[in-house]
Amino acid sequence: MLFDLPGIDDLLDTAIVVALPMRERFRGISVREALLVRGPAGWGEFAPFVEYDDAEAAWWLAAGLEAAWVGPPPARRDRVPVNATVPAVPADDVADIVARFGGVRTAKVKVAEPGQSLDDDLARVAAVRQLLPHVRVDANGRWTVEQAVEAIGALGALQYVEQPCATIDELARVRAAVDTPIAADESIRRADDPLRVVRAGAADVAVLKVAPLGGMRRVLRLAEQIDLTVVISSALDTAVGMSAGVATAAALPVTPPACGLGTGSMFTADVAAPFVAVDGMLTPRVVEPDPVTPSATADRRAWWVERLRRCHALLAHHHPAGQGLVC
Ligand SMILES: O=C(O)CCC(=O)c1ccccc1C(=O)O
Ligand SMILES: [Mg+2]
Repeated sequence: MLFDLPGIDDLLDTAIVVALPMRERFRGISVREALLVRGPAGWGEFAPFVEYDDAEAAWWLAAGLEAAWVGPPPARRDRVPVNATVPAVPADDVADIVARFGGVRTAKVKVAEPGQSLDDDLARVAAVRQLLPHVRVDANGRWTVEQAVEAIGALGALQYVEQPCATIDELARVRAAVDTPIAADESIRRADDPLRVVRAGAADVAVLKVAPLGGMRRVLRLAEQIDLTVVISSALDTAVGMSAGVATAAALPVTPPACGLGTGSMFTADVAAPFVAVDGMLTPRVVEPDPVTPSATADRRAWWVERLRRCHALLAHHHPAGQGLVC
């Protein structure tokens, strides 16, 4: 470890649990909960999605502790480009959503939403194209190879398709069948070995997320080990977690393409002034939660504290995320 694992009582001394309402449902949730802790280097976020098990959630805790106990790596630039994130909304709602993202020129559009059709995706993407020059889509692994090839053919020019199918083998087959670049997200952040998809030659772009991958320095290390284009993206982070994502994008050796770090615009309230792009760019900064941040209910707080205890115990006992933030 870069620092000694703090005791659980040190974490509980400063822990706050927040609940941020969302403007639109996104990946099935309408309220984003997070536990925040303060350490000697500032605030850190622990906000694994509620359905994740403890072994996966422990990586997110390592990332939050790195932020609070070590702080950000040295910056190489003071602005990072971001994309608008367009949820699986009706095409008529696209203009209002894109307008919230502060002068961006790139959008990432969610597609393949359960219960929707390819026509819904085509209409949504067409509406985005009328507004912005660069479009990428994210299927979150929900297409079969055949569906992906058909959809990619129908969608027209895209910067890339993020996680068209669930498995590495399927990504490789889609990549062989189309000219559109393929980006890997879940195949990196939810894999035992985040680089397997890269070694398999199954992707052109690596989407790297600080919290699920165990921290800023581990993401920078992964980025060093691959020669794909790297995009840093949020995990629907509060402004505290976003600060770590923006710092990581600012510390990469080369300026990344538009990053998925604009999702602060998707909350109706954040823990501090949200990261909102100006001319499509975000500036790294330190974030302290405001005292007025919307708190979670007492029973949700108790749930998060128990989860924190369990993940802390994992980090203390042989979990790979605890063996070093740069493992
Ligand atoms: O990349 C972006 O534009 C925003 C982040 C995003 O889409 C996301 C946020 C939370 C969980 C999953 C995802 C995803 O990329 O699938
Ligand atoms: Mg994704």
